[in-house]
Amino acid sequence: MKWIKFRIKTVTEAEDIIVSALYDIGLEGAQIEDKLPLTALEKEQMFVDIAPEGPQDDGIAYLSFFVEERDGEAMENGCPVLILNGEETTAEAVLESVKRELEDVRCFMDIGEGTVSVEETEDIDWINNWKQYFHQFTIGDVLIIPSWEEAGPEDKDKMILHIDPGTAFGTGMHDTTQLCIKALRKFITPETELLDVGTGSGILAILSLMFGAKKAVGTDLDPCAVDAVRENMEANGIDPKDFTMMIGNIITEKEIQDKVGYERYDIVVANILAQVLVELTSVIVHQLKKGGIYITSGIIDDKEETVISAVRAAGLEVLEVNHQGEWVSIIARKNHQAGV
Ligand SMILES: C[S@@+](CC[C@H](N)C(=O)[O-])C[C@H]1O[C@@H](n2cnc3c(N)ncnc32)[C@H](O)[C@@H]1O
Repeated sequence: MKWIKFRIKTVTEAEDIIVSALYDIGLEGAQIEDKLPLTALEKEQMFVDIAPEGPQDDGIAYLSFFVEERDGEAMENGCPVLILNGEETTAEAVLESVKRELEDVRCFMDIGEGTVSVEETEDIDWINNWKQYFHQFTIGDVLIIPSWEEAGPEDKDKMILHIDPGTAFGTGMHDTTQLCIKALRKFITPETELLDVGTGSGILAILSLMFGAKKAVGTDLDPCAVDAVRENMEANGIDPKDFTMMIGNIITEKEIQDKVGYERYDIVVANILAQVLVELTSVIVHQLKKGGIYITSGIIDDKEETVISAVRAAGLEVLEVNHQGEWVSIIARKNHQAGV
């Protein structure tokens, strides 16, 4: 399969508006190249504690969009025929539309050069290429299978989780997710009501329901998590009544805290970076029932003591500290006499 790459040279301030304008003509999934440093939110979502120093920002941005070519022999006047949104078009037609959109945007903001280059890319499936790195694997007695693979007859007795990583974090391959899965397997009972803070793909909440939990609530900052969770719930036959999803920041938004509810959860699991866990712990302690279990992960090893201190300061008792690779998971309990 071949692809035509449309690459626009612009300025960083115009990135979002151009991506949105081109979305309207069917160009989705921009590849963005710029020298802007990562924001705190991006670091959280990309799960990096310390980002490497990049080059100085020069304000220039390149936005690339890939459109699939129809079979090689389907040429029109020597030009490749493209498939955009399921319909045939040509590179010239797409280029004209892109230029028109850029000129519209230029009317009300600086878009820099706003030039577009068009090139045929290698014979690579840019949209699906990453899938070659994700294959089925097991964690304990759970077999995790991406949506484009099937279980073999030898797996028929295993618990199987079908997962499409899509745009949200959480394939199960990361050490931090695996630490959580092992802890959930140990603590979940048929009575468990679970809160999954930073649910991402929904993997932890979905697995918890498969392990026998009664109900799950997931929260995330990232709106992409909504579609990812819905698709993964469907793929695993999870009843929507059992898993409620909320978008928002439970640390700072009282409305989310109220919706999630107080002293309601037997288990709260949070696989988020250490600095977020430190802030989260004093909040989440109110959502936990007395006797409830708090499972944290996402802690890089040199932040272990920082999170343990935050957990103890919130009045929780540390039960276990587990390690995998350079990552740490701390499991704690809210004791029955806890005053929080
Ligand atoms: C490392 S991912 C974990 C995904 C999945 N739970 C897993 O274990 O694989 C962390 C997730 O936490 C979300 N997140 C970060 N800060 C948050 C906050 N304050 N409230 C809710 N979600 C948050 C991010 O958007 C991201 O989806």
